[in-house]
Amino acid sequence: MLYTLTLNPSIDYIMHINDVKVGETNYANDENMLPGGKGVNVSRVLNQLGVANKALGFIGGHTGRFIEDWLKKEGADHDFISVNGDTRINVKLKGEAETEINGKGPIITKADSEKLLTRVRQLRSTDTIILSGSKSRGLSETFYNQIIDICTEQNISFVIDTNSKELLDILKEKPFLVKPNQAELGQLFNQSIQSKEEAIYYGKKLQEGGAENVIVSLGGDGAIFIDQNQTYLADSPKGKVVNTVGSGDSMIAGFMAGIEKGLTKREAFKLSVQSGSATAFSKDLATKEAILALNNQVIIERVENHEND
Ligand SMILES: Nc1ncnc2c1ncn2[C@@H]1O[C@H](COP(=O)(O)OP(=O)(O)O)[C@@H](O)[C@H]1O
Ligand SMILES: O=P(O)(O)OC[C@H]1O[C@](O)(COP(=O)(O)O)[C@@H](O)[C@@H]1O
Repeated sequence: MLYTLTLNPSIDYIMHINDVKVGETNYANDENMLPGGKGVNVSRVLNQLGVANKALGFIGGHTGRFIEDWLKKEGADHDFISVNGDTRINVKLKGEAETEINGKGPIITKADSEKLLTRVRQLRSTDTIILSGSKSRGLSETFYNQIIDICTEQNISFVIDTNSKELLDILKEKPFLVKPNQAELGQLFNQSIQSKEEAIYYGKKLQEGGAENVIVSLGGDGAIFIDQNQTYLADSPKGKVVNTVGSGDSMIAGFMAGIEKGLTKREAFKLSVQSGSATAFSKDLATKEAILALNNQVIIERVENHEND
């Protein structure tokens, strides 16, 4: 069974606006409110793809109820820990450029963080947990490490999507998948990554450091997949970009759905790119139909075979 963990979920308040003028009153052309937070997004797309999963994390207040109600309406399973304080609202301004203002979210007490660790201890060695997004206030800096220690002790497979440098240290615990985007990969190595060759070079360092599978997403320029044996490259399908919020999360869902369904890694990577781009072309996260509609538009090219490295 797959689990997702979102320590700091959000309502994503998406406002479409032509031009934001700082210091003035601005009016949106259109707006919508969606459940958000990286693991919540992964869960919703897994659900679209028909893969059983449960969303874990901390949720609070009327904003938290909005997320729970939405997931319930979609039939997405969840088991959040209720906390005091309101789940955050993240404002996404979609204009010529995309500007995001993410909230801080509630402060998590020691008692609630212990409850979550207890919940993770209940997972079994056949389970995989997808750890995504920033940590809430109140949690220790090493909270992900504490969860990963439980995973290691209990032989639970984990995926981690965090843009913090702790990722480099976590690699030795052998995550099943990591998925930095181009900028995040650069930040990990204090580099500005300018080409696919550079992205492959640094992506390989994550694989060599211990990650079983690495996807480096390159926005509209596609994505790279690296494991011990192969490096694959995919271009992004072309389409009208509506809202890229959650594209990266959708990629993780697509890859993990492919693995759960017994696809090859090449096919799972293809489903991952389809899922990311289908979300970029949608107002909300991608539906199954939108993902499958891109089936003929993603070509996977093998750029390296390192079986004999
Ligand atoms: N402009 C775009 N056109 C087509 N697909 C896109 C576009 N932007 C993002 N995507 C899809 O979403 C994936 C993830 O996007 P990216 O911006 O790299 O990740 P993140 O959302 O984590 O920052 C890309 O690999 C691609 O499949
Ligand atoms: O936990 P963080 O890093 O603040 O990110 C939260 C934000 O990331 C998202 O999950 C989107 O992530 P991606 O666009 O990287 O897929 C939003 O739903 C949410 O507002």
